[in-house]
Amino acid sequence: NKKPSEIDKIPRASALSTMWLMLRNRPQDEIQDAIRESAKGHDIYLSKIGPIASVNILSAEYAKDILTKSEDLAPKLEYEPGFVYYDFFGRGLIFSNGDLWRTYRKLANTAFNSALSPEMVGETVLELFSYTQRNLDLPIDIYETMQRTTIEILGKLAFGYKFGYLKSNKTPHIITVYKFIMSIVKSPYRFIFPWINKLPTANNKKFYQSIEEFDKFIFDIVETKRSEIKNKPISDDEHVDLLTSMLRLSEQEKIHADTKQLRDEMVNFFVAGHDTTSMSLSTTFYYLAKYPVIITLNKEIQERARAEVINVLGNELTIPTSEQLKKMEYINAILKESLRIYPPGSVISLRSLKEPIKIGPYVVPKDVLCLINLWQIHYDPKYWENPKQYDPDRFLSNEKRHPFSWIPFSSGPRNCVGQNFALMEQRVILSMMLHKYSWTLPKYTINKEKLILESQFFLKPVDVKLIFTKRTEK
Ligand code: HEM
Repeated sequence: NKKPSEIDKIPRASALSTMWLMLRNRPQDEIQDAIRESAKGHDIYLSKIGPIASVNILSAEYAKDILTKSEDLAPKLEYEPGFVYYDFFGRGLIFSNGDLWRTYRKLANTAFNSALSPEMVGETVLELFSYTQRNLDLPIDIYETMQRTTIEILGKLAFGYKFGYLKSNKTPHIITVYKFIMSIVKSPYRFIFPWINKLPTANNKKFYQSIEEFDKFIFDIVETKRSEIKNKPISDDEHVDLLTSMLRLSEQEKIHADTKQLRDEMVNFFVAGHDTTSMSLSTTFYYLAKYPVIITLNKEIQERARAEVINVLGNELTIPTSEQLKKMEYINAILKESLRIYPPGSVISLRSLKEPIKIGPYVVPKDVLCLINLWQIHYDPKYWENPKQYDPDRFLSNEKRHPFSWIPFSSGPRNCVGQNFALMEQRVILSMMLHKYSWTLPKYTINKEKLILESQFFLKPVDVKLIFTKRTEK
């Protein structure tokens, strides 16, 4: 109750309309419009959602003030057992702090450097071709399709495991288990009313049983890898999965990497790595379908992108090399624009300040929670002309912008550890699909004007169907 005086200077905003829209499952853009309105022109405000009061940051300048602070000054809010985030993510990279975070972040940074290459992603795209071929000329759910693809890639990247998710239209049992867990973890109700998790309901029982089953699946993989690496010599140019790298590195550096901690890291990679990439790829496929060839306002995006790919790869489709990917400037601009218009994690996790921090003219006192809203930064007309328009060309101009005006991967010491991999992965998938197929929106679609999104802060599109056809050579 005893509030330090600095906090009284920070503008206040009611979160009631935001909460009301979230509970009514309204689309995320409506929720974000309500946030902007309740902020009444301020780029910082104090509000309360459920049990959590926080200072909300809506501008690049203020985001920089927090994100560039050392990880110990503005650490992540750590959730306790009984909160779904802790119960599934544990103390993996996303929510850990201090020495534990530093140790595993260092291992992960090095592991990503030797992680699997465009070749592995390309091989999965060949499986995606077979999947697309089976569903050719039919409306397919692009988010579902990208989930299949990115989960398959994540399995190989994180722990060298093939789910076979693109091999048929069925869902492997362990993925059904995982999806059920995530439906609970991502529910806004669980965040706003965390006591729900403690109720003896059938859903809660199924949730904890499912975690146990998923854990067993990962524990088995960790133990198998442990024994595998003992017998395998290391070669320098080898691309290996993250788990193998982390096990080897921890041995070299005499770090005791226990199985539970490695399980937490694998779950964190898995969760952080595929919903995000599925979302940004879905955005890209959607906009390329929306703007296929119409030559108005420079919007012939799909044809222009395809021409660039064919120019770089030639007429025979091969898996692009890193060198070839670097030459695809327009593809890169498209992917950046998709990440701007729909940043998959539209707000990033709460920071709990260990010292007072100056944010613009305000001093945010110690122990206050801060939340950075990437969506608002990405839509701010201060940095982006006509922000609601999808326009990849804005990334090809030399226009100077605030360095924190585009931060879909966050920034500073707690930025996304998978950023380079995610960008490479999307370039490979998009370029190979452009080479092989064309795609359009079906005649009747709820997404005609814009992508309809679910209400959750981790963006997810609703029922976005596209029709793929084999590309005809010109
Ligand atoms: C388009 C794809 C991706 C986007 C937009 C994205 C975005 C982000 C963002 C915004 C953060 C900061 C979260 C926060 O502070 O709350 C983050 C952190 C993280 N991301 Fe990603 N990510 C993507 C892909 C990946 C991939 C492919 C992986 C791993 C395979 C990954 C693993 C992680 C991890 C482990 C963290 C926590 C890092 C730390 O705190 O040290 N991400 N990501």
